[in-house]
Amino acid sequence: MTFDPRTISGTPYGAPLVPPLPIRLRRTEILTVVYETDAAAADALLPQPLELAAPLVLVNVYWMHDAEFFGVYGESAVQLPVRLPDGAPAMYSPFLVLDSDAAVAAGRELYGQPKKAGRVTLRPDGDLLVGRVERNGIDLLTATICWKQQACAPDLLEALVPGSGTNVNLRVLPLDGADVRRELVVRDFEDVIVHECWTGPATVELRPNAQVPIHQLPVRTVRGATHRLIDLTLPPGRVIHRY
Ligand SMILES: CC(=O)CC(=O)O
Repeated sequence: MTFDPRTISGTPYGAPLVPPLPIRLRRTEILTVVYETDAAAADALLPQPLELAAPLVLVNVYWMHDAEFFGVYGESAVQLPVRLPDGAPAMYSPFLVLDSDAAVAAGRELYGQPKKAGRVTLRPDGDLLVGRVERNGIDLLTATICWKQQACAPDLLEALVPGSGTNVNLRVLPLDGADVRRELVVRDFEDVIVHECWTGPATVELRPNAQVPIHQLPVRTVRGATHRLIDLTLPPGRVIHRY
């Protein structure tokens, strides 16, 4: 007995990785370090018509304590502050490494996020919170912040880098034959509840890996950092520009 493909919402049949959105991510722990980099290096990673808003990089290391559908896992996202075609602030993510196959597939298929598989941890080591990102046996990113030294306002990150809850990516969808559709897709964090927000002295260290060349964004000066525990909803993306 064959089945009717019109009843299937995800591909391939029998091995769905991508959830129907929205999904809720509860107790998402995030270490974010903001650092200054070379404007020309950041610019070179951006698709037109996005414009670099500031020569800053946001390094986010997440520990997902309870993500619907995906489970419990580590994720990382390197982001650049940009202006969308309508002038609104957002973050473009050239590099994301994580250790959930479903979250890799969902980010790539639904939002066009260039997610790749790797190992990510975020844990305290004594009085320091340490985020580690590893792929191909190389520790390509280590971020740290002193453990809960100073409570901060929930919107500290947004004040430092406007648009930090909005992500924009270039999605390229294969169509018939060699035909493709190219579009910019925006994803907002919705219904955010901030349980804890801390700031303090922080560091970022990068190591070259040709598969995830974050080292192309050299660390000049750390401008700020937060350690947050939040709940958020991941909604469907919206197309804001077609090529
Ligand atoms: C929370 C995530 O899944 C990462 C992101 O979309 O920026």
